[in-house]
Amino acid sequence: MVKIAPSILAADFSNLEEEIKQVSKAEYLHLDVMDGHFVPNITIGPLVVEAISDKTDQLLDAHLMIENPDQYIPDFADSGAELITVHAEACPHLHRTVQNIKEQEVKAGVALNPATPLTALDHILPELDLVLLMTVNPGFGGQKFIEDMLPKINRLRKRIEQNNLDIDIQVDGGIKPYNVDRVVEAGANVIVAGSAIFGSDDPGQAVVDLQESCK
Ligand SMILES: O=C(CO)[C@H](O)[C@H](O)COP(=O)(O)O
Repeated sequence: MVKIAPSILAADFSNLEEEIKQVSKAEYLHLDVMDGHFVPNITIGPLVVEAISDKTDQLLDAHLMIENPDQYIPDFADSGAELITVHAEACPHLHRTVQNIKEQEVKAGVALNPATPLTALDHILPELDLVLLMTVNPGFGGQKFIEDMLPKINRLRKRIEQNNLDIDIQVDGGIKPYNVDRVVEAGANVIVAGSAIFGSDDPGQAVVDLQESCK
């Protein structure tokens, strides 16, 4: 089953509780954590994740676009994140970082930037619950989907199937009702969408529309 993960990066932060309520039909809530170093933007930290965790039963999915994520993994797990995803590009000791996530008894994800090849997952794939394939360069919402990511998604799906693994493929960046069917067809099963949901007049309906487009 395909799951939708609204990215609150595109939400109205002055009205976050209301915004989150509107997208409660989505299975995940995607929380973009940016540090101004790994990516040029700065967003939220564990305090905000903790505040959100009191307001929803959705799976809280923390996407850490930060350098030195090991330093903060326990804080994000304590704050209520149930899936923690780190960037392969930010982790010189990726295996150790993934073990650090698992020690917190939360799901472990690894994200790859568009230009990072799937070989970055060699020796770590079986340890993962999720791979996040970025379909834009991370840092900002509202960017254009990079078409060249479709065969990358498909190659990863085939590799997961050939090895009999049970790993979600999440995609993030530029996903809209008009292209979501193609990322699902390629093999993605967790869909992050920011501006397509929170930029619409009715975010709740936008979640339902995306769910329909995935069928
Ligand atoms: O990780 C992100 C940016 O780094 C965002 O989650 C992503 O860009 C979603 O926004 P949109 O759907 O508007 O492209």
